[in-house]
This record gives sequence, structure tokens and C-alpha cells, in this order.
Amino acid sequence: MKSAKQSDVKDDQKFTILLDDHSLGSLNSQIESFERERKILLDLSNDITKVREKNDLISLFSSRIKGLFYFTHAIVTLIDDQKQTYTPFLLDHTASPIKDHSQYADLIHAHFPLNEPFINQILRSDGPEFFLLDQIMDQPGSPKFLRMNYEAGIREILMTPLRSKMKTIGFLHMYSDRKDSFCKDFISTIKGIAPLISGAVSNIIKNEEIAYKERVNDVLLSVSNDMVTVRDRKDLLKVINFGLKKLIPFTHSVMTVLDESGQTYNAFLTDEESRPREFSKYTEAISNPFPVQDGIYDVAAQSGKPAVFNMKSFDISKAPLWFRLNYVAGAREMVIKILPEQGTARHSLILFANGNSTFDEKAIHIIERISSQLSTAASNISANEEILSKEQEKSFLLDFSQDIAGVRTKDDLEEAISSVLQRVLNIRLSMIRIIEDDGVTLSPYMYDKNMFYGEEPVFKELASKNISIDEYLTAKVLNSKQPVIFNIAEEEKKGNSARYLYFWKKAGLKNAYGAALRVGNQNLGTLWLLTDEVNLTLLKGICAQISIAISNIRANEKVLTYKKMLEVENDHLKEQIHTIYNFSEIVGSGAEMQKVYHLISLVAESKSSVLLLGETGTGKELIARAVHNASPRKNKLMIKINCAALPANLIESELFGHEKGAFTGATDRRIGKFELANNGTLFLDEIGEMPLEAQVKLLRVIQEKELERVGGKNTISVDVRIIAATNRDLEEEVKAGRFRSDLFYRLNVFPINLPPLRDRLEDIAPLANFFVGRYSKNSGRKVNAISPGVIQELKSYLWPGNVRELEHLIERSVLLTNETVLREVHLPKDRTATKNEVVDLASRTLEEVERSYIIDIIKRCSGKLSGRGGAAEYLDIPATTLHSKIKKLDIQKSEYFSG
Ligand SMILES: Nc1ncnc2c1ncn2[C@@H]1O[C@H](COP(=O)(O)OP(=O)(O)OP(=O)(O)O)[C@@H](O)[C@H]1O
Repeated sequence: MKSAKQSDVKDDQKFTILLDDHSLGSLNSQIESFERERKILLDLSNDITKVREKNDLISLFSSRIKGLFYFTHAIVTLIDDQKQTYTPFLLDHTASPIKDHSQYADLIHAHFPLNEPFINQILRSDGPEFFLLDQIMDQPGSPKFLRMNYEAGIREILMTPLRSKMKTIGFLHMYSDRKDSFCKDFISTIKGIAPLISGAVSNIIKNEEIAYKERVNDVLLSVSNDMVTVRDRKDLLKVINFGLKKLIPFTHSVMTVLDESGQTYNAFLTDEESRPREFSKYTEAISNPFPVQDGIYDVAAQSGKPAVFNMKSFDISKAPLWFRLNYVAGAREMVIKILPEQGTARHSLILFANGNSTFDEKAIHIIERISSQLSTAASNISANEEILSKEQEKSFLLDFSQDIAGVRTKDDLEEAISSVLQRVLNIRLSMIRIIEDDGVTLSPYMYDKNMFYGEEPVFKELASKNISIDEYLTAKVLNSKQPVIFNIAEEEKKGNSARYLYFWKKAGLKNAYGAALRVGNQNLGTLWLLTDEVNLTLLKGICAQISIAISNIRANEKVLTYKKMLEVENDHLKEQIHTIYNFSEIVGSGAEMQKVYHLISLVAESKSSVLLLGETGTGKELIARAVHNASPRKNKLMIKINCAALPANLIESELFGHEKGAFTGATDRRIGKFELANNGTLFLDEIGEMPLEAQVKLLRVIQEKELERVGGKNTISVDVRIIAATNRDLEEEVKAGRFRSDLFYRLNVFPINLPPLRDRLEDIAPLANFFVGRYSKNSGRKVNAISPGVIQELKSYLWPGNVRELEHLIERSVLLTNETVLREVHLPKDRTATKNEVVDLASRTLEEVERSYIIDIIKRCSGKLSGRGGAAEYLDIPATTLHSKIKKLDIQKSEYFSG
């Protein structure tokens, strides 16, 4: 290497040559050369004062020097003390042979390390240093621009340190493509010019600094003015993009806000310029919360200063989603500033850049200066938004409460809910469940039938089931004061209530919200909504309104049901009054009836089922009423069902009631007889006529003491005492398969047989007198007695229709008489034996039949054998014949006077 120092000529040496040579010619030429140099320097210093564009300095310098010496181009680089690098500062692009090189653009912004032999040599030197490129360009640490220039034909370089106030501020690089360009004079000229260039460069730097500061101040002032007028997020974004971007060349920005717990942060402001917007996961990235402990946010929070990140140095697979998306979109550097705390919200500003070193000292300083204003603006926006949303909430809840106030029925409520939740808030109602009276089960109350299109039947089936208050999700909701958010995917992972989750998932929404419906502190039920996002305060308000509405509707329904029940009860009471009026007395004190009374007294107090057996008209209903009236249930209703008169298709609904819409024609809810008889007595008349199918259901209710209304979902407990009656032989019916044996045994707990009237001869006269009293009073007649002849006639009749037949006969006869004594009754002509008797006859001998028949007739004739109304007349045989038969058949008086 040829040292620049070797060709350096000292001033005192120049003087020696002048004295030694005494050559005027040479002196003159030197003077000329000095003159030329002086002029060039003078011109240059004049030019420099006129420089407007900083690069003009280098072009002017080059053109002036080129008037004296040959070289290709020159540049000035500046030292960055902090980074210990130097970087191009003044460039003469047109003259540069590498201006078309693909790396030229990068090169002119590059920073080259100071700490390498080539530069160290220049730093140590007090003047220009000359180098041959081929000797230095491949040295370790040599800057790459040397080789690039060499490849473009450059062979020599003259490097001159530029110094200001004893400090090296940069270098003047001069290049030449010819050998030996940098002669002694050239070097000496450059050495002379160097202070001038240094001065000019430092002036440029100073000016640039001043201009930059002014610009920063101007921009920050206008940003700060704009910031005052910021009302919403959009305004703020504009200020950042149009203001801040004038000072920092970032590509796009994001602002985040910390959640209340301080554990996660969310996007607060997103930039239209953001390229990740084009990615499908963008929405997820800007709506999801991210944990603060992600190695980015927490690092920035700890540093307190704007933290610059080289995005390349991150393990992308582990970085948060927003980071990944930005990286994929081309961002390589970012800076995060956690803005100073204002109120409760803590915002952060994130700026992205595609290249490196965008966020330098200056950028960081600007971010610092703007951060407090930015934070105030963001906090104001948050506060404004909160006020606005509170106002919206209030007016929304007011509207909703007005809608709800008008709600009277479930249908109204459904309409109000769907119009508000779905149409206004885009929330789907999954289900409302109500806690039943038992306090432990929840039954479905309302759900969106169209929600699970295509799978309605499966959903309906699932939704129609009762669930326990201990069910995992339900219990969580009922025990929480706030609505509970369930992330569907997470719940699914946990494996909870998988079938519901399946449907929730089908709705395509991320979250399910469960809220307890409450009135006061009382849990009423649960409300399930499907939505991705909902304002929890609003949801609480909605729940409160819905709770009140449901409790009103339910109260209303209860009142209506109660009213209906009262109406029905009223009908029954009227009937009962009528019945009591009719049957206030059971007439008959004969031995047979005494047995019956005894049995009634034994069973009445208990809850046992009673089975009343006896022919038609024997007074079974009367006895049933007597049992009820003698029981502790006497103040409740005795409800009668005539099983023979029930239409087959309505038996169930009659017994157990039905819900509205349970079947065609069920336009209203109906309370069944069982429910009506709750705590009272159910009298099942003509039980033997009940169809088998209904017998099964009856048995179930009697056994389980609970029922379900037709079309209903809830079981209703009932406490009912059963009294059944039949004139059929139930055992025979069981044998014939027409009556279920299990039901028979259930009913036959305490059978009471009512005697036929023909076996109660002693009761005939009191009964007849009783009916005469009743019907003469009812019809306004004055009949007050019955002739003995009529009594005799009545006793001798077989009474297939029993007491009822007697009653009707007397009623008719009273109407037909004008006298005060009933002297005539119109008994049917056919007085043949009843069917039972015929059956009976078959098993006995003729003599036995004759004997019992004669005793029976004498009994009916009250022991009178001959004369009018006597047994002989009735038997249509002479009295003497009767006497001989009595003798022959050994009939004792005690037999026909026995009672
Ligand atoms: N001991 C009695 N005292 C007064 N009236 C009676 C007596 N027994 C029956 N009656 C009257 O006879 C009529 C028929 O009685 P009830 O309807 O109780 O008979 P039943 O056995 O239930 O008949 P069915 O089997 O046909 O239903 C009623 O009007 C009832 O008032």
C-alpha cells in the first residue's frame, strides 16, 4: 500500500524549494497553481453558502475539484457515535458508477461499523489517506461498498476524515477509476479543503437538526390540536395515521386496551391500512383477548419506554396470533409503548414497519412525547363510549320494559323476546327453563323452535325433558349472581352436557350465556342465550325484566287455573248441596242396613279404598257420600265420575286433565277430576264399565299417587281417596278378562254389599213414607200417609230397581192422587222373579224353591195369610191350600216374622 503520508508535502519544505531553486518560472507556475487552488476554494466556499439541497454540496464540490484533478465521484459519510457506525450522508448519485446496482438503495441507508482496520487507519490519520481498492476490499471487516465500487471499475479511494471541534464527524470519500489519480497536489488540496467541507457538513447537520426539530414540533402541535377534537376511535386513528406518520414511517398501527383484571389485552383500535385485514383469522385476532404475559406486552410494560422488537428474532410459532398475522403480512419491526395510566383503562400503541431501524432514537422520542396525549384521548374515548353505551343500555331497557309491561301471556313474551333479543341484539334464545313447584326440577318453558334447522325433532325431544337443578351448567348459573359465559369449545373439551353442546355448536356461535331468572332472591329458572358477544349489564337488565314477566304470567296462569277450578268446584258444590238436600237422611234401620252402617263407621275415618257392591238403585252413591261425609275429608270435594258414561277417547283427559293444545279441540287447559278431588274423595261409579285401557292408567295413578295431564310435562302429586261402586260381579268380570285383577284387588280393600230392597222388607214402609213426604212437599200435594193396603202391595213386590224404583213409583203415585192418603200405586204388571232368582232356582229342589218362595211371599204380606193383601191371594191359591202347604213344608212363624 502506498501511504498518503509519503506524498504529503510539508509547507516549510515548499518554502525551502523556493529558496533553493530560485527558478522564477517554477515559482510562477506554483503561484499560478496556488492562485487556481485559492480561486477554486474561494468559489467553493461561496458555492457552499448557496447550497439549498444538502446533496448539492457534494455535486458542487465535485465539479469544482474536477476542474483541477481527475476523480470519478465523491460522497460524505457521517459517524453515528451511539451506534459506532458511519452511514452515507451526502451523495452524488449521478456520478456514482454503482448507482444502478441492485443493492444501491440499501447501501445508501446502511450503517458500517467504525471498528475495522480500514476505518481505524483513517480515524488515526490527520489528513487524507489513499488506498488501492484491490488491496483493502477483501480485508476482514472491509465495508462491502469497496468491492461494489471495484466491480464497477473504481481502483483508488482517498478517504479524508472530516473534523469539527476536534471530533471526527464523518469522512469524505473520493473515488477514481484511474491509477495514480490522487497525486501529491491533489491530496494537499483536499487536505486544505477538508476543514471547509467539515464546516459545511456540520452546518448542514445543525440545520437539519433544527429543521427536524421544527418539523417535529409543528407536527406534534397539529397532532395535539387534532387530539383535542378526537371524539371516537376513528378520529384517533386518523390523527395517528395522518399526524404521526409524517414523523415516523410506520406501515400501520394498533392500539390495545387492558381488561379490568389486568390479565389480558384486546385490540382497541385497528388500522384500515393493516394488511393482516386480508387474512381470515384477522377477526379472531382483533376480538380475542391475549394474555399480558406473552413476552411482548409484559416486556414493554416493564421497560416503561417504547419497546422496539425485531420481529424476525421471535419464534413465530409461539408468538400471539396478531403478531403472527402481521409478520406474515410483511412486518419486520415493531414498537410498543404502554401508554401512561389514565383512570382504569390502560392503552398501548403498537406501530409496525416492514424494514429494520425504522424505530430509531428519534422515533422513540416522538412516541414518548405523544404518549400522554394519546393516552388521554384513548381514555376519553373509552369514557365516552361507556357513557354512550350506558345511555343506550338505559334507553334499550326502558323500551324493553315497556314491551314487557304489556305482556300478559307466554305468547306475548315469546314475541317480545324474539323481537328484542333477536332482531335488536342479534341474540338467539336457546331456552328458558322454570323451576317446578318441587324446587328441584326445571321444566322447559320457552325455546327458539327454528334455531336448529333440520334437527328440530331431536332438539325438541331433548328440550322437552326436565332437568335437575344440580345439573352441572344449571347449578353454575343458579349459584351465580352474574350471567355466566360458557365458551362452547371449552365446555365441549370438558365433556359437559354433550348433547346440548352439540346443538349450541350447531348454531355456529362461540359462546352460550346462562343467567338465572330471579324475582328478589328467589330463583325462578334459567335463561340460555347464544351469541358471540353481549353486554353483561344489559343482559342482567333483560333477565330481570323477563323474570318479572314470567312470574306475572305464571301468577296470571295460576289465577286463571284457580278461577277455573273454583268454577268447577262451584258446580260440584251445587251438585253436592243438591245431593245433600236429597240424601240428608239414609232411610232404613233394618238389620241389613245396620250391617252397612257398621261397616261405614269402621272404614270412614281411614284413607282406604271402599268398593260398594249392590244392584242398581240400592243406594251406592248415597252410601259413598255417607262414607265421605263421615271421613276427615268431609270439608273437601267428593268428585263423582260415572265410568259408564265416559266417552272412550276422553277418559284420560276427564280423569287427569289436559294442557292447552294437547290434542285437537283442547283449546284450554283443563283440570282433571283426579286433581279436582285432591285431598278429597273420588267416587268412581259403575267402575265395572271402565274400558281396560283406562283401568291401567287408573291403577297407575292410584298406586303412584301422581299423574300427568294429557300433553303435560310435569307430574302432579295427588292425595285422593277412592270409593268405587258397581252393580256387576267384579270377580266374574275379572275371570272373564273384562276387569283387571290388579285393579280389582286395589279397589276391593273394603267391600260393602248393599242389600237389595226385596231383602229389606222392614225398610219398605219407612222409605215409602219418606218419599211421600218429599214428593208431596215438592209437588205441593197434601199427601201425608199411605194406606196399609198399599204398604202390603209394596212389600210383596220384588223391586228389581230397588230404592230408586220405589222412589219413582211414589213420586208418580203422589202426582196421580188427590187424596191425603196414598191408596193406590201403579206397580208393573210383570211380577216374575228376577234373573238372579232364576239362576238360584236351578240349584235347588222343587220343594226347597216352593218353601222359600212361600216364606218370602208371607214375609212380604207381613205375615198375613188370608184375605185381601194376604199371601194366599198373592199366591193365587185358596187359604186352606196355603195352610196345608205350610204344614207340609214345616214353615215356622219365626221364619216369616224374622225381620
Ligand atoms: N236408604 C235410602 N234412603 C233414602 N233414599 C235412598 C236410599 N237408598 C237409595 N235411595 C235413593 O234411591 C235412588 C238411587 O240411589 P243411588 O243412586 O244411590 O243408587 P245406586 O246403587 O248408586 O244406583 P246405580 O247402581 O243405578 O247407580 C237415589 O235417588 C237415592 O236417593
